[in-house]
Amino acid sequence: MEKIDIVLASGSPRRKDLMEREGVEFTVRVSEVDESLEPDLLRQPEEAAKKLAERKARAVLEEMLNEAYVGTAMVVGADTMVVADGVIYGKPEDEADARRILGELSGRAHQVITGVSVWLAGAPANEEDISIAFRSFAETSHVFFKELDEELIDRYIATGEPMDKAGAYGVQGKGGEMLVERVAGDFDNVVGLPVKRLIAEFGEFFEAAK
Ligand SMILES: Cc1cn([C@H]2C[C@H](O)[C@@H](COP(=O)(O)OP(=O)(O)OP(=O)(O)O)O2)c(=O)[nH]c1=O
Repeated sequence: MEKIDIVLASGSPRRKDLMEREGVEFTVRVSEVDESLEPDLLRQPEEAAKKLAERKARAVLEEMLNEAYVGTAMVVGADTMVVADGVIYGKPEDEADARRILGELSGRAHQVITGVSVWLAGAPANEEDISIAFRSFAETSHVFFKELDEELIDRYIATGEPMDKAGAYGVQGKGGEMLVERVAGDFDNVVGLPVKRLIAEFGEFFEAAK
């Protein structure tokens, strides 16, 4: 197989760390996408997570092809969402929103769903022969929260952790243990990327990137 250029279509430092930890060689490229969801997708979180991951990867691939990229590329997009009783929680809008979300997650179990979308493109020098294929999957983990009182929520918000994270918390970061009782399923998936499954499903491409 030809050498493959792996591109992580994500601005998340956590996803970058997870890929690096597995020894993958890749570059990062981020493109703005519309993260709003059609009403029917709001009721299907796995589909929604896959859809947003697809948008992210596709937007980056399109930019590359517009810049006349030549080669074989694998573009990986991901989107992580927290879901409790069918309600999707994204990133908090502000501290008050973070306080509300953490209050709602207190003492309960929720799902963390990461949609992953992998786009493969073969772009030879003759640009008429570009081939594109993609495949997406969603991985679900379960997170059990402790009972959180207001004082603890305030202390947690003061760590600054919630603002850039789905569900207003980071299981891995400072203070994650203040909130989380246990995780069932893939821990990396909660952090933002089920990297072992990604590599297992696309092993030959990761090999070809070396
Ligand atoms: C639940 C949870 C989420 N997160 C993070 C993972 C993601 O970075 C973020 C969810 O937002 P996403 O929209 O999935 O990703 P992002 O905006 O950070 O990056 P990009 O769109 O460029 O790919 O929340 C944690 O770090 N720890 C956690 O425990």
